[in-house]
Amino acid sequence: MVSVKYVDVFLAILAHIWLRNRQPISLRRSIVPMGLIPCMLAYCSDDPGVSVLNLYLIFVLTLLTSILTYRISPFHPLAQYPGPLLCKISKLWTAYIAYRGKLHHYHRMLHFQYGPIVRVGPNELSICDKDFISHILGPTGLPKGPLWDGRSFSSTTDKNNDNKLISMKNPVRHAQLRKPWNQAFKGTPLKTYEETLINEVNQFIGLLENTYQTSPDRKGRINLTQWISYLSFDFMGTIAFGDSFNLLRDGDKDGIFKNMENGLFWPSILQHVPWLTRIMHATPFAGGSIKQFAAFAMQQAQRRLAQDVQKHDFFYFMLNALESDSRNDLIPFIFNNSVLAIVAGSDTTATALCNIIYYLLRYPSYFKRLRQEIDEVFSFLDCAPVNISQLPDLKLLNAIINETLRLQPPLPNSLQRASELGSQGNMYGKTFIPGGTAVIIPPYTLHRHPSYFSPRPDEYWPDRWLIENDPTIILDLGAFIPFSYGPANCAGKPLAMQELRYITAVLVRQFDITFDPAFQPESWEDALVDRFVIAKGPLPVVITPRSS
Ligand code: HEM
Repeated sequence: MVSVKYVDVFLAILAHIWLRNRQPISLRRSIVPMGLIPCMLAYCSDDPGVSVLNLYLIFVLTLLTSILTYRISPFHPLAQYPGPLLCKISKLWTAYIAYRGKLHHYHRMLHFQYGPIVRVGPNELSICDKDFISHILGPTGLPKGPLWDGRSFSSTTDKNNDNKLISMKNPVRHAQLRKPWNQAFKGTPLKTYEETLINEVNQFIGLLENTYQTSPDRKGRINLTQWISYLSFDFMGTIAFGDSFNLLRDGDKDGIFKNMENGLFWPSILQHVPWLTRIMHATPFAGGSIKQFAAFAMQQAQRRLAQDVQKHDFFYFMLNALESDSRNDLIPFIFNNSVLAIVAGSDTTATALCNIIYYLLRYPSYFKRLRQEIDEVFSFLDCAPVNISQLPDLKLLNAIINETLRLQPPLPNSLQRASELGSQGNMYGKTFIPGGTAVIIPPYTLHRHPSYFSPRPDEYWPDRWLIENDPTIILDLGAFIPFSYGPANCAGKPLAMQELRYITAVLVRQFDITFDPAFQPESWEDALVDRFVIAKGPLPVVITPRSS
């Protein structure tokens, strides 16, 4: 009779084949049933020399050996692609690098070493070649990849998953969910948000002036990171829920902002190993911050629903754009979209704004030139108001924003897509990408690649966007993707650009700003870490109202 140990080994190999073909992330449907196999074998066996522990050890070791051998074997579909051994073996390695917050630097280094296509995970490629951008992210590209399973703030069984734009893999459903977003961020709606933006920025300016007035030495010392984060969070609150979160006024007294930032920490790591996210969801005390943030967002959604439907905020336009048969279940719809608007729209914009100001202070000649450009259009002496609709015409302002988004894209690395598991795969020119492979397009690496941005791709040089007809300058707009590309690109880009232009123009026009003398500017870039959105260190500055 065949020993039960051999049966155990055989079943472990079968379990690997099953896992490989399905890649399940649900605990209930994968780890738990597999965990029962050794138990059942021990129960059925009458061999006294075999214990459950024995069978568990054999099962787990065989399973791991089978997985690892296959991943580094020449039979793996990605075997032809170069990459470090640890990446080929397990995404746990990537999760570890992500934990340190510099995955975008690591991937850039891998592209230097291995070329434009690198195997960065057992089933994942990173492609730093602009010709692939439209193939992967474009209208006929691939659906969203497995990272989104791990970024989710709720369990896979959540019945709302079918309403979530950000993690929607089905392209047809994604297009349906995306439609109201596209309507809510163009033309008349966008114009309507201008008033909200102006009011929020006026409050911000008032607070800065007040800090200056009340400082004993007439030097307004502030941590710009915190204030700009509060400003953009308050603004998104007003846009999404019709009322500001009042962080600028009251500070983060209820810990909302802190909960959102802390809540993104684990998803930014576990997104690389989505099955671990399920363990986190199943653990009662884990993910507390994000659960509190979600509860807060739900409260706000309910409050907004109880209010005047005619209030012209984001929801007014979203609801108007919504097909009538989708209106049955408004709370989940509002909840999903408002959480998304806040998470996707506040920290990204704050990161870009902080970086814009940081570079302007590091390179004061650009600060001076920008102020000149703004003054020429909106006379400071005559107190002419900054007109938002004229800002897209300010060439240097736009060059400064682009150069900042080039060097420090707020989503630096993980634009991920993947074809369905078991699908045929795709041929792009001479490159074959097997079905089920996740593909990352890395903006940070593309934006600093000398084939696309040259000379001095690592240097801050906004003039590269202004100089025309100079054959020595390469500026390849096809490789510039801070807002991604294609049908799942940034839905809020028009609003974000409006915010970046207006807040930068107003700050530069109204205030003299310098780094706090105690601050080491070189430390700023080191402190930027990728936590799905970029987490930032303090940016201590001294501000003085210009008129004084
Ligand atoms: C400087 C500011 C911003 C940057 C750099 C940025 C960047 C991005 C990027 C790169 C993506 C695409 C991710 C992918 O392709 O997988 C994205 C998606 C998205 N962004 Fe933004 N974003 C910004 C601001 C905003 C704002 C203000 C909003 C709106 C309130 C917003 C809403 C969204 C939404 C809803 C998506 C998901 C789109 C979809 O799946 O169809 N973003 N953003």
